[in-house]
Amino acid sequence: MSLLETRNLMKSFGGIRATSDLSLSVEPGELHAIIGPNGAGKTTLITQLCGTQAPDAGQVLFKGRDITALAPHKRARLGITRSFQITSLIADMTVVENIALAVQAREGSSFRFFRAADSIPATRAKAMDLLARVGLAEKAGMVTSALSHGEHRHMEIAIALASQAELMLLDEPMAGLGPEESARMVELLRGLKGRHTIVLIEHDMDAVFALADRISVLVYGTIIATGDPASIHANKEVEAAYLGEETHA
Ligand SMILES: Nc1ncnc2c1ncn2[C@@H]1O[C@H](COP(=O)(O)OP(=O)(O)OP(=O)(O)O)[C@@H](O)[C@H]1O
Repeated sequence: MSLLETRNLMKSFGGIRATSDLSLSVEPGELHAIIGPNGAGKTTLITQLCGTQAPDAGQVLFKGRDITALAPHKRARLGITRSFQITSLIADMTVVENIALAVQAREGSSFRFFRAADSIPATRAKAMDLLARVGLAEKAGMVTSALSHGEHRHMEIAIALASQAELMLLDEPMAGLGPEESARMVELLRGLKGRHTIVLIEHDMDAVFALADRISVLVYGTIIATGDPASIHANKEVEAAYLGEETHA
């Protein structure tokens, strides 16, 4: 059974069809990239997967269960986490405090709210483990605002990992990163592959082709092709969709 499935999703804004009869399946453990020209409907799709926007028609299924009408926080509880478009970092807290808060949120220990999250040894230890996984252990004690944009993005991954999500929806993790920071993010995501199911929305084609098990190409709200990187690379319809965009760039 697919971990996530959409069936004939439809979403319009006025006269614009942002999602048009979109059917997609994401298999357990795969890194499935969604690519497409600007305005193709990638973000609109993600919002319907995480529940912040409701489709006009169609269904979203998670492990075979229809979650189309489920609120975002309930989807999060089922194991669906979205990262990046909405930042959840608190700038004047230390790096480890931010991650410890996410660990604490996952463990539902809100009764400890008035105690600093990282003062609880088990929580702090988990937060430190997560920081080590994203390569930020040495920055644990620094104030978050002192870190670079790329490091903030690594922190976002640590927060997504803290939620122990079964399905991570990553919305443009490379946006705004320089070449070196992008390369580090690619390595980090490569390390997560197989252990987590990931839906990756990304404009950086080098990153997409380096990481994806499968790629779905979205054009005018609908998927025109799904396949492994080699088959997408060789697909004439996909090339035509991107050539159109490059001429405008
Ligand atoms: N809230 C909204 N109101 C009106 N139109 C919208 C809204 N959200 C998206 N759209 C339109 O729907 C279409 C798809 O937008 P969406 O942001 O999902 O595309 P995208 O593939 O994520 O684009 P980009 O790559 O530029 O981020 C676009 O034409 C956009 O203008």
